[in-house]
Amino acid sequence: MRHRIAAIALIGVLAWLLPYGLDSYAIHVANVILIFAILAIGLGLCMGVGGQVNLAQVAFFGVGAYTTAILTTRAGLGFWTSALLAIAAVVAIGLVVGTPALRVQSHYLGIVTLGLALAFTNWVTNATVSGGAEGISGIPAPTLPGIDLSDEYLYYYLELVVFAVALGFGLFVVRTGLGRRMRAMRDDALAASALGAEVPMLRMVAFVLASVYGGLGGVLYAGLIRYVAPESFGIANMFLLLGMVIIGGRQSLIGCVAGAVGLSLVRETLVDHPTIAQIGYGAVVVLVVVFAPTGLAGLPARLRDAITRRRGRQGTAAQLRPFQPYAEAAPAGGDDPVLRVDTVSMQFRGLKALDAVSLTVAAGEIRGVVGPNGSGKTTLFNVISGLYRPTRGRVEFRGRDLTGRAPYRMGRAGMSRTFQNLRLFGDLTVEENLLVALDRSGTAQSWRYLLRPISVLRRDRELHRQAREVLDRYGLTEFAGLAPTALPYGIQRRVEIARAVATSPTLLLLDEPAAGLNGEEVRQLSEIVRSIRAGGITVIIIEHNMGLVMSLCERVTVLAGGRVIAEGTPAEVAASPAVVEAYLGDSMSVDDLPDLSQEASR
Ligand SMILES: Nc1ncnc2c1ncn2[C@@H]1O[C@H](COP(=O)(O)OP(=O)(O)OP(=O)(O)O)[C@@H](O)[C@H]1O
Repeated sequence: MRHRIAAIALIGVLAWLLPYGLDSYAIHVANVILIFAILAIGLGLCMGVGGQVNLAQVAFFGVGAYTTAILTTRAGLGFWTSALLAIAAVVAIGLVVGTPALRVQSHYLGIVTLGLALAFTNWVTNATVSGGAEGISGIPAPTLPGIDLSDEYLYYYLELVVFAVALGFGLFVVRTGLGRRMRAMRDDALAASALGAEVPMLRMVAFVLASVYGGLGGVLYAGLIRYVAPESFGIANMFLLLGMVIIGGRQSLIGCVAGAVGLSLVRETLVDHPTIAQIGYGAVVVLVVVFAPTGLAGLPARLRDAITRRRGRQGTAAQLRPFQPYAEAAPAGGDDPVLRVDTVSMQFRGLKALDAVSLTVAAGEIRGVVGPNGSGKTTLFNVISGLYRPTRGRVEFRGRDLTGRAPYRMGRAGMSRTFQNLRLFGDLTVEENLLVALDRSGTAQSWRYLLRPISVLRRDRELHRQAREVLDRYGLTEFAGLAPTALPYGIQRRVEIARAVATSPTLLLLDEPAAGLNGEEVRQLSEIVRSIRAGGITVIIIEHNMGLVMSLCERVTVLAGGRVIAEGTPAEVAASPAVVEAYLGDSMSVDDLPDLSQEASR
């Protein structure tokens, strides 16, 4: 920490002293670089941190610059008033550009945002108010009492302060709850949503952040150059900006800044050879995407990961500790059923995956859901947790009809789940995976980042304390700082359960939690699930491991061909002719049958 503060102080002093060593042309270049660095941070937040492809950053830049130009020259407003209105305008545009992200993602989103950026350049080239192709000149220099900001040396200090605040704020977002949820969304939107992260809102936040940084860059640009024209906000600059972020490292804001500085300097060097420069940027971007997808800033982390993985293969020093049981608590939800699934059907084109399935789960129960492969068990979980809207029927959770609500709403209502094929956030550490689950603050509370940063920091410290408790309880403390994907499968399964329980749910859905576990791990799993229930959480568990189901569950629901064919105690279900027949029809599971009756009679 002390080293870090010393390094930041040193960089600050060097940046402050920089103008003393620069001639008037070089200081102009430095001023332009700072603007590009601010734009790159915004793009990094949206694309790198939030995973939202945004090819409209240059349009945000343009809206900021043009609004300032129009308001100062045409409406006669002061520079700072115009600047504030420009930021407001660009946030409004950010919300518009972000709206398609609610429906489309990845390259489709790229095409839509690029289309909107092109529409912007088209408009400014043709509109009278924006001065057409000639643009707008005569923008007044901003004024500050006693400081002549038309002097580029002094303007540098204005930009430096704005840049430092912008970078500091960006890092603050990335390293606390909001940024963690954005990174989780980038990694796996579905898993983030199941943990209660409001994905649609987070996508909008990503675009609003990008637009604010774009707007700031635009305002500073208008004040620096005092002339705006369409070509500054065109496609060539968008790709330059994209190159900066990709080469520097889109997931690291410092990387984005380094990319902006590096590529701007290269551009200056190659200013007389624009064609070579364009081909060069393209080639470098392709090379980086192929060989170092996390950019230059990501290289140290990749190296560290590779070493950890290697050590993991040879056996890391980190050890799994025993699980510490929860204190007993009355089941949340009272006497009423926690979950009521009422005649739910789910049709996929010609296939009826669920056919009028009904089940009621009482508070404090551990319910087993079994059935041959393809009988609809996971589909049932997907319907209950809001991933699918059922074709027919109702899902009532704690007395409220929540049929077809978005997964994050289910998550926030008190439902949590694990996935058959593990969906841990691979780019987050084990501790960060837990922190995403522990953080129940709504995205609508993001204004706190601006107005109450100290309370955000305090809350984050409290979340870290809770995360350490969860790590300790699940015996995972020594894995806290590791990437979950580097861990043995059994430990990953335990992390996923710890993460699901960290949301403090009323109902926990476990989808084949014993898959891939060895005998001892299954025994530990059984102990953990029992303790979770004793701690007051109702559990529904899908399992193929009949031993586990029979020993753990009070009641079992059996599905076959999307229908409930039996329900009752393990002994009743095992004795049901319909169940025997269903399992005989499933060649994979015939061997389970002797097991089934033996386990049930224990
Ligand atoms: N999104 C989807 N689109 C089309 N068909 C689907 C979809 N999801 C599931 N299905 C189909 O629905 C049926 C039930 O699948 P589901 O995954 O729910 O079964 P399961 O009982 O969980 O099986 P397993 O034990 O193998 O995990 C299968 O035939 C499957 O192919």
